[in-house]
Amino acid sequence: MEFEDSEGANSTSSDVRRNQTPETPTGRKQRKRKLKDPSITAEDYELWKNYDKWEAETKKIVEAVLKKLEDSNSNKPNEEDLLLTLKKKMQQLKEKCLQENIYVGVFGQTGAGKSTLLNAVFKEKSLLPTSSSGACTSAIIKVQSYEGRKFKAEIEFLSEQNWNDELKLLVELCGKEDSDDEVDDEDDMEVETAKNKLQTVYGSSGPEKSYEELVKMNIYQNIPKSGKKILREDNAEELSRKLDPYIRSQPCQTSKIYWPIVKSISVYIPYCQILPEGVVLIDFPGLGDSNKTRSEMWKTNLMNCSSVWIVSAICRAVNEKIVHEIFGTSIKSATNGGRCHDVAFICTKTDDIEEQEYARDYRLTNEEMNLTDDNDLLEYDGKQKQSCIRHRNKHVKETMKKQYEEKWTKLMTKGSTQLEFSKDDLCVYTVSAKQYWKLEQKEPSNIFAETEIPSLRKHIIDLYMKERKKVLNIYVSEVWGMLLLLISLNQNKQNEILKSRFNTINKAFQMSLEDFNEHLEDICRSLQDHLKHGVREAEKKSGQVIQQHIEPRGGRNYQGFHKTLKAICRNDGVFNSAKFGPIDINHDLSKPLHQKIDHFSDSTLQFNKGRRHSMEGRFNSIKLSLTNIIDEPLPTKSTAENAWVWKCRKDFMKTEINGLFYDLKKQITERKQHFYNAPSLSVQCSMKPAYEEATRKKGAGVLPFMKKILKEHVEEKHEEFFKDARDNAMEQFNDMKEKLKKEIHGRMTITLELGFSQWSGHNPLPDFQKEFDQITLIWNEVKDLSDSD
Ligand SMILES: Nc1nc2c(ncn2[C@@H]2O[C@H](COP(=O)(O)OP(=O)(O)OP(=O)(O)O)[C@@H](O)[C@H]2O)c(=O)[nH]1
Repeated sequence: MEFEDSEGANSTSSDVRRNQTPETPTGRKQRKRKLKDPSITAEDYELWKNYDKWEAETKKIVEAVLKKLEDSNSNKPNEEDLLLTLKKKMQQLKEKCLQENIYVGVFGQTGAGKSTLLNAVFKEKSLLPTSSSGACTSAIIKVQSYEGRKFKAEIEFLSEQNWNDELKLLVELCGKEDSDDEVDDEDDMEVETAKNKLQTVYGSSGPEKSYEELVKMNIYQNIPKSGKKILREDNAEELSRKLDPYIRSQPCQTSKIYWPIVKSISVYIPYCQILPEGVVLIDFPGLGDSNKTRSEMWKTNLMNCSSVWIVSAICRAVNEKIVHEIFGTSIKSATNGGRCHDVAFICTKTDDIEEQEYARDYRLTNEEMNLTDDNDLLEYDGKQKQSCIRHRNKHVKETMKKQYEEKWTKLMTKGSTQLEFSKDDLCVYTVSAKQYWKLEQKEPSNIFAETEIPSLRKHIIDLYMKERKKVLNIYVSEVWGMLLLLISLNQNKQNEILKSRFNTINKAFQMSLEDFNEHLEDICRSLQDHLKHGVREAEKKSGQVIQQHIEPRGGRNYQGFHKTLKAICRNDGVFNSAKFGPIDINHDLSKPLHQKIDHFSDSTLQFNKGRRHSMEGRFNSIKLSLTNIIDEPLPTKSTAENAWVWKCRKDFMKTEINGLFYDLKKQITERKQHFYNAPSLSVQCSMKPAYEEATRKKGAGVLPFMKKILKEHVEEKHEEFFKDARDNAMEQFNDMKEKLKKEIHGRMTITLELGFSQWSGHNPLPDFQKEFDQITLIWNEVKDLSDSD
């Protein structure tokens, strides 16, 4: 196998933020967006343009203010310190990233139509390779628009070490040495997948070679040193053709194929008139994968998804097991520190229908199908098909909505889970990519009635607009608050209000801090209690859990099981099996701890419900008590000028407090993941010696040996390793707690310092009136939008 030269040595990661897209040279005027998609309403489009405009103008104001501050000097120590703090604040505002990527995860069984769907959503018929022949997407593919000129793909390869680790597993799966049973490898999906990978990378004789022989073939000699390859093409078809060997697992392809050693692929669409830059759709492979890195990527990428799309062909959607499984996983991700806020069920291939059969099954009369004897035969057939499609779309939509709403309610009433999204955030869409492309050319105005591809775009746009509005509101308010402070600084000499209010507000600030710290300590103790119970339960259940994993699945005598177990051990307890789906011994052993963390988190770390004891409730009450103190009426004797200065300071402090709590929420969401993952990572670490020992076992009768090793390890060590798991989770939580304390203390201290600062006036401060007037105009517009919600 040979590889083409790479030009990726200096390439940026696929997760690059929009502000830093490599093909957007700094200083170059950004191309104007020309959105032509009718699924975006004129109001949305207008709003979107305004968001861009307000964001750019606010950043410009920040830069101008920073420049003025940098040009100012003072040799008086108190002025110098204040100037430094002001510059630091403005610098932070300048650097603040306002458009973090929004990820939409697209899941579904192989062949469900995910790639075809993404092509239709992006209105690029031939972008992602699709297949009718059973070949499937093997790596995670991220698709997004960007401001470059060409269609681009960044292909990231697995590291050589990572591939060699997987290679050992693949060789073992194909090997004969452990085959003391009569299993026919042809029937074993695990072995089939392994053989396919080895043949793809090392040729047809690959599966017969030893690990050492395969390593000697040194396939990495031709892989770019950067581990990345970039493709750039003028059109989507050409890019797709070149991408194909990196994406698809197609057993009898003749050209060079690279997919087994590809870690992930990012595809960039230029001049995209459909979706905004920064919205990333992720096509998750539909098949199991034995590669550890790719499995981990699967998990982390899912955690980052704001929206999850579960795709299945309409004829199977209602009963498909995988749809239920992915729904369960998305909910788990949403609660376990993930960001998922809505789930959409997408039923594809709605055009694929046997209309006569369908009409018979559902006893549809001609009247119901709007058919008359006058219709000629052709029109009759077409109308019948269309009526049946519409009938099925409606029926499946209603059934699925009901089914998943019930599932959702069950989860809620069981009290085991509190979700960040509500029942209304579960949507069902019925789509036909085939129909979409047909109508797109001939009758674009009919697209809306026949397929919900445009509604899916609207779904994304809504998500995007909601996020931008939130971020922009906080940002503009913070800049406005800073300018209020700056224009009031020159006029506060001898301001008796500042002097008199400082003590009261400082006291309130300090009390809030103490309250919050106490609350954090309380919830820390509560987590400790929860985990204590979790450890006890985990200890009790550990024997049963390991037994379930080491016995052939479902009690059936599955003869090839020793290979699956070997694969699980070689992957440290985690294996995405082609036959059984995802297996995670570590998570299952530590499940009681995870459940306790869930329970704890439901009552303390949720943000969508302002219950008094939740984090949101706490934040709201601190904000309210501080705002009330800040807003307390002034003594009547204050001069108009002093009252004006005080009003500026009050608004400054309030915007700062708002911004602080917004950032804290974001930080908690990000850090939550670490302590959520801690128990299973810790158990994995404790189980590692057993996995390694089991992996080393070879030869006849290997299965009983492996089982014995795993079972005995759990029996002997379970007390120790669940306590370690508890300690690790606590350590992660304490780390989050200390960082939160530090952040809230640091930022509130600066807010107070600035809110009551005095410019002694030895040197003049620059005039910021122009910038203040500019930001006030923007703030009024942004504020109006939020107020109208
Ligand atoms: N009739 C019809 N066929 C479709 C539609 N969408 C997809 N298909 C076909 O379904 C097959 C599989 O589609 P893909 O998009 O490759 O499926 P996938 O889910 O990406 O599959 P993996 O790559 O294996 O994960 C292809 O033959 C598509 O042409 C549709 O709306 N109507």
